[in-house]
Amino acid sequence: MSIGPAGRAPLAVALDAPDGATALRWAAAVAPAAAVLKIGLELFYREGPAVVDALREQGLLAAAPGSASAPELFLDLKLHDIPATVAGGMRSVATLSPRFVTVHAAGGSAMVRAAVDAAPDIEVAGVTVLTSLDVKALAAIGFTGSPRDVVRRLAVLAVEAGARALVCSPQEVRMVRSELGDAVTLITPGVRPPGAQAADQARTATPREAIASGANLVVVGRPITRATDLGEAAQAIADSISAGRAPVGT
Ligand SMILES: O=c1ccn([C@@H]2O[C@H](COP(=O)(O)O)[C@@H](O)[C@H]2O)c(=O)[nH]1
Repeated sequence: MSIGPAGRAPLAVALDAPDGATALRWAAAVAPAAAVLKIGLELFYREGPAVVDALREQGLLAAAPGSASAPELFLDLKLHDIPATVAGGMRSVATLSPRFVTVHAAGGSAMVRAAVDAAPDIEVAGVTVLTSLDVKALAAIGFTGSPRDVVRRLAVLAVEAGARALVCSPQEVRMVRSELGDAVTLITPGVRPPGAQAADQARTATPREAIASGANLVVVGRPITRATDLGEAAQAIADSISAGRAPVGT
């Protein structure tokens, strides 16, 4: 299934806003350029499901996956707990009809499987290695091997447990694609337009590079939400994604 309204560049804008009013303002600015709106910890912990309802009431979010006249919903909640608790969390958020929900692949096979089984209509996206982690940070938390090696292991684990999507950095997209094929949806944060500050992101690439490497959905937050004109910033990134897309059939 394609992502977002027909013809839209596969751009997910991260609405990492401090409150619902700010999120609605940002969403109104970026919705014409975005295929997906991503709600994460900051906004969901503050506003809960009400913010999803408010976005839908204003026509800024599609009602359900596949009925996309507006951007689709991506709940980036990064569930990571015992399988029964994650299953319960998935059942709770399934009432919001998101297209994607993230779980940490490092929670293990049984946990990812529990998420998938609890909400079969939702595309569970396994977060492999956070894009903020470099080789040193990864070693410090006890993972052996390069980020690339760990991404490979966790990507395989998540997909074997039923995840239909994965989150990795744009630097690993080619490797994951060649390992796991075309069926899996690859979502890449850690994306920065040329010259933009990386901030806390360690494994980055430009929107154009991410999409040319084979990403299906490119996530961008602060380079858009901290711009003076959010709509213009989102549209510029969407245009660069469209320019970087491989021609159909290649
Ligand atoms: O590995 C990951 C997983 C999720 N994210 C999320 O993506 C956005 C990125 O925001 P920027 O402002 O463009 O850095 C943010 O919501 C993260 O929670 C990630 O960056 N890396």
